[in-house]
Amino acid sequence: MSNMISLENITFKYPGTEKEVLKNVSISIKTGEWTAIVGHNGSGKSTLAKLMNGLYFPEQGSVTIAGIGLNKDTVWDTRRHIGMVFQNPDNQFVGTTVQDDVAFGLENHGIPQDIMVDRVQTALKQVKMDDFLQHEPHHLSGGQKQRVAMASVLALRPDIIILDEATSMLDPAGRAEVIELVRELKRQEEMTVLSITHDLEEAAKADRIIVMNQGEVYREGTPEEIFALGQELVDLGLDLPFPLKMAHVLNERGISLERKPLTEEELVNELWTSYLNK
Ligand SMILES: Nc1ncnc2c1ncn2[C@@H]1O[C@H](COP(=O)(O)OP(=O)(O)OP(=O)(O)O)[C@@H](O)[C@H]1O
Repeated sequence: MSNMISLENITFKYPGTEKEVLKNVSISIKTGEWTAIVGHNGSGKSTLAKLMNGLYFPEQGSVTIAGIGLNKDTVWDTRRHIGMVFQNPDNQFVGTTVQDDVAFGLENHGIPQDIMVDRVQTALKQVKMDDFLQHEPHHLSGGQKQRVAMASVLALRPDIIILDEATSMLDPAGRAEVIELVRELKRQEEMTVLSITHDLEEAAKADRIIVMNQGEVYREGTPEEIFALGQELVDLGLDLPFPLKMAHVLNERGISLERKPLTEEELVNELWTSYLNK
């Protein structure tokens, strides 16, 4: 698999400041992979997304998106490969109906009317919001709003979706909706997904996790490898997924599970097979 995103030896300070907010960071993200970047507040996660999207350029190191070296001359080319979904769904709407909203980005890209209609419908079908074409975005639930925001991004057919804390304002049901959608999109479309998140339960669903700490890559690995760090993650200011915390409490009370569960489903299975079923 080739790399869709590659950051090499990035060191970065915001203009006019002295603090190095990223220190010699190298990250490679493979085509079709779902990577979660986690880390405490201020560890540099959103800054990484801003550098990938060419909002800032690093003074040292290089960023390559879909094989294109990112610089001031190529920024519009590289941006065509990336769709961004942000934290607050309400800040992302421009249209008065769901349909208009998804069409807006396409209009901006000069997509002809007949292709546009088809793309809007396909994208809303992908996120299972095709029954809401004429609805006003502001009257939707949080999870539905984020799904429409994702349809607006998908309609532009990017290779990469970056979710920057996209589930953090949602209730558990909305969060689950969005995560399930990401999983489905990845499966059907071979999309490369990068989710920047505080939520380790969301990160547990990714193929790979990168842990950032104070502007540096602290560790990267599969969810199993990362969660095996246990207390180290807590010391970095991260909150372990509920099923792991539950397993820990059960262990203290003499109920030890054979495998560490990362999802509620795994926790239930683990309890069933390694304890209740004995
Ligand atoms: N526009 C800016 N100008 C100056 N410093 C900034 C700016 N944006 C962020 N920073 C600083 O850069 C560092 C990294 O911030 P960043 O937003 O990338 O962290 P983060 O891990 O995404 O945090 P959070 O989870 O709170 O969003 C922090 O020290 C922050 O104060």
